[in-house]
Amino acid sequence: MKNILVFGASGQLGQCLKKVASLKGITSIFFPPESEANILDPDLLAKVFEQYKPAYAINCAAYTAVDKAEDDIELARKINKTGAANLAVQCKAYGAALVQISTDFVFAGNNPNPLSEDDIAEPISVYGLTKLEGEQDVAAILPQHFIIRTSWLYSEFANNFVKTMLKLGAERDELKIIADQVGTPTYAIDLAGAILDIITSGSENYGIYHYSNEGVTSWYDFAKGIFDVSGTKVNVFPIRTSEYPTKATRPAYSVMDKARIRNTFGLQIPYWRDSLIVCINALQSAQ
Ligand SMILES: NC(=O)C1=CN([C@@H]2O[C@H](COP(=O)(O)OP(=O)(O)OC[C@H]3O[C@@H](n4cnc5c(N)ncnc54)[C@H](OP(=O)(O)O)[C@@H]3O)[C@@H](O)[C@H]2O)C=CC1
Ligand SMILES: Cc1cn([C@H]2C[C@H](O)[C@@H](COP(=O)(O)OP(=O)(O)O[C@H]3O[C@@H](C)C(=O)[C@@H](O)[C@H]3O)O2)c(=O)[nH]c1=O
Repeated sequence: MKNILVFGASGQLGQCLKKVASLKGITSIFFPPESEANILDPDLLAKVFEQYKPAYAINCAAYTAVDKAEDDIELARKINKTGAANLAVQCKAYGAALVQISTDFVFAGNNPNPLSEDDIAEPISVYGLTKLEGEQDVAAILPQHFIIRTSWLYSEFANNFVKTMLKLGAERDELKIIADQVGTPTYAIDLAGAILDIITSGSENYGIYHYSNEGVTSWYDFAKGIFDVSGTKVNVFPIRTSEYPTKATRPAYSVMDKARIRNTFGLQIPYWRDSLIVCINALQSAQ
């Protein structure tokens, strides 16, 4: 098996890749820390590519603080665009393919139809814009790319909506959650499995792909699901986006059509609530 190099290894998806690679018995995968693999430092990147000579790089490194990015456009753009471009340049030099992770937030979300890879991306936030710029740079530099857009990632690792809800649910009697933003949660363990399956298949079907869990929900229904499955007693009230002001605007509808990734790689994608149960079991058995 050829070497795989993961960037952003200490983040949520990076940690999921580590767990899933170990479960699948993949040993030729490496997770250098940011001090040895900062995607903003081309010299450091050249060193780490020279050391591992990977056939694949997976870019999980990103600026993911959606509201903060509105006031921090320079750093968000550096990490999400320039960092991705730096990796593409190294991949080109070493003949490696790049798996670049992107987001449903590249879409405006004003059309209530499942989004295909060919739909026009018109981001409405700095985070979404800089992620789209990263996609475009990667595609322009390196034909051997898998750009995988995903949405609403959660897992037992790092910070995410599920962990926030479990924390708030334990602290408060009632919560108000937006019910008019619709999308699909993605268990980052499932995404990690899909990425590794694509790589180990040796497929050269490069391009843009959409991956989330199956089904459709709102943040409100997702929160209700989290409390149901975890047995948390808390009153949850649905609210409109206008009742929960945030610095960044989020897409109202960002359900993605996953036919391309399913058909190209023969993936079986779990339903979002089934994966939520797996994640909550993992969180509860770790307590
Ligand atoms: N989280 C979500 O809901 C979604 C995420 N995505 C995308 O999925 C991918 C993975 O996200 P996720 O794992 O959740 O994000 P995290 O924020 O958990 O992880 C991102 C990691 O990147 C690291 N990082 C930041 N800057 C650099 C750098 N210059 N060099 C190397 N590493 C760096 C961060 O380190 P530090 O913490 O030290 O800054 C962090 O560990 C990202 O591309 C994201 O845009 C897509 C849809 C939904
Ligand atoms: C905590 C909280 C959030 N919300 C809403 C705000 C927001 O619309 C929604 C989710 O909030 P969060 O801030 O957790 O999630 P957010 O950071 O917007 O999540 C996004 O992250 C980036 C990185 C992505 O790429 C996206 O796919 C998406 O996962 O829930 C409430 O309505 N009530 C609450 O008490």
